[in-house]
Amino acid sequence: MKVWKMNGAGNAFAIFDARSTSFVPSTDQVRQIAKDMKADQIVALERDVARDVFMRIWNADGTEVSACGNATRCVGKLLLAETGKDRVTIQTEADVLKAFSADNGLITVDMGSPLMGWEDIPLSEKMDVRGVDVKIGPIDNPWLARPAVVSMGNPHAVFFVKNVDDYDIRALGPLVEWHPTFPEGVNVGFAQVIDRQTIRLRVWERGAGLTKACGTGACAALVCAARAKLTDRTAKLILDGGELTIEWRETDDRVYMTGPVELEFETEI
Ligand SMILES: N[C@@H](CCC[C@H](N)C(=O)O)C(=O)O
Repeated sequence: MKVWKMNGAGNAFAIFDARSTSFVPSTDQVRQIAKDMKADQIVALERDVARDVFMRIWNADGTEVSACGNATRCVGKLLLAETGKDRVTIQTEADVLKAFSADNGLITVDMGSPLMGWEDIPLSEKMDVRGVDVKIGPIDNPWLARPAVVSMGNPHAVFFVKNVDDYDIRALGPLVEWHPTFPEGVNVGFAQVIDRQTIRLRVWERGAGLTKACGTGACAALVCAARAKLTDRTAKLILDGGELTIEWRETDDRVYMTGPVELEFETEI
């Protein structure tokens, strides 16, 4: 079986080609692979009758998840090269995603439409998704009281803060990740709006911790920022591992993510 070690803007993946050999790792095996290969997520490519591939995703803690934006761009890069097509379709548990090449070797993925209903995220009860009540950290810090929430096929909470570097994300992230407001847990973004076209973002990922980049997290931050009229509908997201351009298109409500992808090495097991 072929295995690729790749990253998308620093978000690290071990991708297993399970199209002709079955790959059904146990939770412990996923954890071990993630540790050995220094991966934030493990991905299996499986055959799909209608799409170019079915993509199964596990977080480093062994939990299976339905969406991963940066891994979708990595898989897109592999399949575009392999098939010679202009665009490829990737089936995930959450949606059918399309990937295509952009300028300068970058890869774009159409991530579909954001879901805004409280049941879609999901939240434990009906709340205003523009600012849910979580109150972590010192109570007099208004920045940590009400994150905006959205689903990009997976749940995201985004705190808009004055300066991202003022926050200890390794300490705060876990407090929100399994807060009772989020029955399925949540990915936790800390976003600093620099100007209407630029956001600095760090993400504590559910099941993976602080990563160098989170694709769905970047989409979520842009959608929440544009929904609150803090930014335009297209912005550059500056993450620890690189930059992503996110466009939330007005015409079709879909979110397009463009950014770098790197093949670190490939091997066979
Ligand atoms: N790295 C990802 C997101 C992976 C899944 C996430 N941790 C979750 O539990 O939903 C991305 O690039 O989107």
